[in-house]
Amino acid sequence: MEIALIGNPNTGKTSLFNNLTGSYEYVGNWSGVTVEKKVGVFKNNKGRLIDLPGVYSLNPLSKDEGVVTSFFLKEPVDRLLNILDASQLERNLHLTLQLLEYEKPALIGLNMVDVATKRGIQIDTEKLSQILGVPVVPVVARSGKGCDRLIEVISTSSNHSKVKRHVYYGNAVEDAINKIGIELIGKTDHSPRWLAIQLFEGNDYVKSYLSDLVEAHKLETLITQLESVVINEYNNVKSLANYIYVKRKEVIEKILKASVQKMKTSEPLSEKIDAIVTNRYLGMPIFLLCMYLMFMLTFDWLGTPLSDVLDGLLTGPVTIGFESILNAINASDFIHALIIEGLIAGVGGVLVFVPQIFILFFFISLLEDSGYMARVALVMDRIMESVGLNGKAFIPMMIGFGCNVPGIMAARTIETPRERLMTILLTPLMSCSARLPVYALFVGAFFVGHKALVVLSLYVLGIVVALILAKIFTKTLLKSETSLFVIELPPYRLPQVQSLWRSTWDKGKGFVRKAGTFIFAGSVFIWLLSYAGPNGLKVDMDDSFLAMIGNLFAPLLEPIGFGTWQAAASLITGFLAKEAIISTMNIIYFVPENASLQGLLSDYFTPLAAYSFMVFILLYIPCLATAATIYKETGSRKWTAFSILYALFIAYILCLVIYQGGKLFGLV
Ligand SMILES: Nc1nc2c(ncn2[C@@H]2O[C@H](COP(=O)(O)OP(=O)(O)OP(=O)(O)O)[C@@H](O)[C@H]2O)c(=O)[nH]1
Ligand SMILES: [Mg+2]
Repeated sequence: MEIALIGNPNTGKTSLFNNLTGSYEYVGNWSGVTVEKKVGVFKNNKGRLIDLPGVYSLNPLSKDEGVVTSFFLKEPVDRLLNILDASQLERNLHLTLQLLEYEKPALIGLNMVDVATKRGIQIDTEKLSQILGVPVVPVVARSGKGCDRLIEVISTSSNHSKVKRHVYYGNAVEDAINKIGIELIGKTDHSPRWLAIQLFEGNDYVKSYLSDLVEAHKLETLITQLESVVINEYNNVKSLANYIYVKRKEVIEKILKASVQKMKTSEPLSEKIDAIVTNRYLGMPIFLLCMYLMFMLTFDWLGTPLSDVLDGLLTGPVTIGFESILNAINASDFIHALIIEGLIAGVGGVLVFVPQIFILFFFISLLEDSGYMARVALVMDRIMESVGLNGKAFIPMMIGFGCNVPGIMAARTIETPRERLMTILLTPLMSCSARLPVYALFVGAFFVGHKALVVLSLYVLGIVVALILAKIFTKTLLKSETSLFVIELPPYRLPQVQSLWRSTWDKGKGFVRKAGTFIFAGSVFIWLLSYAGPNGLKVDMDDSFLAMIGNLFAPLLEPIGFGTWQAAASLITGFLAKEAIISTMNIIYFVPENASLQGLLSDYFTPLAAYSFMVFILLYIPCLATAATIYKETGSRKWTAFSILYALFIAYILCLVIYQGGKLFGLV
């Protein structure tokens, strides 16, 4: 048994999917969280459940919506599970009617009944089920309420559809549907009625599907004639697609009248909050203040003290413990150095930042789940528009603060290819969590009194550079008009502790896992390079292979403030993963016991050079995983190479300005 979850964006499909399959896919309170198909197995092992991106209709506008239409056309599925947001039935039912026209067995999960009840909306599910001719099960996907019943209905209801026509589109359209039906006899497994109606709505995917089965000009003539008939007949109808929409709307109104009772209407608190946080003048300062608080918590109040505790454990008991084990088993010098100076320094040096990373992820999850993120997109819209993008492009960028990879994936929800490409190219400039350890180390060493402010300045710099580049790209490489900005403002939702923790953990575990695998292997390799040189093993580090490689690039970095082989070598490993920068530095600047890396850094960097170094790390190159994602999403080697090269160029120029300019102004 295979069941597909379909519904409008942000109606809780993925929440339900997670609940029914026990998986943990990305959930968030805005439209367009899920951007690709995900398959899971029901907890009772009775079949597979497929999660899809949310769509308002089967006529796709953007790439993630296209996933759903292709799915409908290409992949046979036994049954559809249509998820409706009970508090937004009127809008949700447009899709439901299209799904019922698809004439596959379907059932409805009426989600968010908790929200609906709170807003005084009462739905007679029996009645609704009776009218629509399919089972309707009320659920609360977030808490799992009603899920058992849903499973029960899924396994007991029949796998055969009872075709029930809900919308009668009028004689002219119905005739045309029949004509197409005759053409399609024996040629397709899909419902001809569904194909015809989708075609009339202007669905390009269906059009190209049909073009293999029916002569294109026949369809064209049919549509043109039909369109003129309906426009002539109804004077408030603008197009055939619009006519179909209107007809569905009439039916929906009837359905609602028979099955829904509404007590209250508006939701004043949400509007009051919006009036403040999206205010023309206050919106931006509020957003910056939120970020500032986040960094205060990460670097001053909570994160750093916790990291210090971890660091103490690592350089103290953990190292001592390993030392005594190594001594007890009479380990060779090589093994001893590999474990203490390579692995503990390299992997431990990254793990120390776990508390800070988790605090950051907690904040990002809060941003995502509360509904504030969509508001920030709205606040940014005015600026984004002036550089040829729109506010929606800011959502992938904000997700990029956690990790650039999902950020770039999130750009699939952007409708126009040009803006999507631009967002993909610019998202790597957002400071991801892997860059955070570098900041933590350097602000701790050089900017003790202003840690949060300095880090905030880096994040803002990333955004500003992205905006300036967007403007430049719009004027040169990617010319065209900005598209219309349409964004859903989701209702504010008080995030649940449990789901917040799960999404924080889900993001954070990647960091921990990477430390245990990639950074582990990397640390061994880097350490070997630092341990061996042309003259054999156990060389002075300045004569190691690592120093040789670093020295190749060091002169280039001299003008921007950090022309040492150590900095160069760290930057090279940073292309593999940004966390590797920290582990490399820990290995290179290995300091036994009491002395700290932070203290040592001041021998190699001035504060100005340190700032320049952080800016370089912020901008210089997308990491390997990000570059691979850019390639996957753009399908173009040229743009992938471009994304790497332009970033290097911009980083260098900007650091040159910062370092040389700073020196001119007498900064050190
Ligand atoms: N109050 C309430 N909130 C819910 C319920 N189900 C989901 N949510 C919240 O609704 C938001 C959207 O949930 P998702 O599961 O990501 O929705 P989706 O339909 O997969 O969204 P897209 O992937 O964007 O189409 C999240 O903030 C959930 O925590 C529910 O039954 N009640
Ligand atoms: Mg989803």
